[in-house]
Amino acid sequence: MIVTVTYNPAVDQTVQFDEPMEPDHVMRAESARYDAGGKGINVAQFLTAMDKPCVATGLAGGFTGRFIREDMQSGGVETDFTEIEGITRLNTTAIADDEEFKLNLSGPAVDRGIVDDVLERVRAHDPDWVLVGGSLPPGLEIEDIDRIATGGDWETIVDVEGTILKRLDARYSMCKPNRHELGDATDADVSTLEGCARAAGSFRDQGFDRVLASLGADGAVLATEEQLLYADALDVDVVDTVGAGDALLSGLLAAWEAGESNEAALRTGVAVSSLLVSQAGTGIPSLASVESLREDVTVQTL
Ligand SMILES: Nc1ncnc2c1ncn2[C@@H]1O[C@H](COP(=O)(O)OP(=O)(O)O)[C@@H](O)[C@H]1O
Ligand SMILES: O=P(O)(O)OC[C@H]1O[C@](O)(COP(=O)(O)O)[C@@H](O)[C@@H]1O
Repeated sequence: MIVTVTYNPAVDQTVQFDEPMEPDHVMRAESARYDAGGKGINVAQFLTAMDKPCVATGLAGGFTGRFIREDMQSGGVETDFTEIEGITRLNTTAIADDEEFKLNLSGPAVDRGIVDDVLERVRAHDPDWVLVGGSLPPGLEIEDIDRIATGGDWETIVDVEGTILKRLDARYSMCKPNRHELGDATDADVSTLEGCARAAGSFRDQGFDRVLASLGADGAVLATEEQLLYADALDVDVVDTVGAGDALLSGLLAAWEAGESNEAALRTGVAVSSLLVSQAGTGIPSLASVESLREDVTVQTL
């Protein structure tokens, strides 16, 4: 069973405009959509949609925190959040004339003592896997990620920005940097696929059993002790890419949970992320076509 930890969740607001973004001009949109978001929260929602047992933990507060709890519970996702005094952030994605603008807040300040409560909740669910994902709200430190990884007898996956990844001390089962984060974490040249694959492979030595590097429209690389695999992205009509990395990771974890190979897991991850980028926002895409879509994904050994 997987428990996710999101220290800094968000309500994801997605707004689409029919014109380019312009300064000093009132931009008007017909509607907006609101999704419970944040890396661990997205993964918990996608895994639940794929019938994989999962609980979302982390910090939530205020009216946005209430929205996240209610939205997830109405979608059948098990939650066990620690209540905070501040108001959970609202992150906005504006899509204007095919350009994507991501406006993320730092989040409400929290006291580090609250991590004890999060850890207790994680332990209570006796997970096999724990995913710690997303940014840290003001008040928390990098050690608060390591505390989760060393807090019990489980395997930990981490999805945080590159500058944080390279400062973690604990041992992790996997990390999931995107291209930019992989560059920040390794200081390597990630401008080519070969450079990314090399960087992902060698970053394993920094305390990660596996590295799943997502490369946007260029696909994804999975580096394990035995294999270096590359999967092409699928050619789909992209609406926005927010949540794409979370969808990739969820598909991969769901396939591993089902006992599938690394190749099959990478295929499933790419299929789920392709469905996610084809819709607006970070809501759960219709997953009925994952099975057929994953047959279209090419995986090669590098
Ligand atoms: N423009 C795109 N076209 C097709 N697939 C995409 C595109 N952007 C992302 N994806 C899919 O989503 C996955 C994760 O995307 P990426 O942008 O690297 O993650 P993150 O959201 O963490 O930055 C990719 O590996 C790919 O399968
Ligand atoms: O915690 P951060 O790094 O600000 O990211 C939070 C945002 O990332 C998301 O989890 C999406 O992440 P990905 O695009 O990396 O999959 C959004 O739901 C959320 O608003």
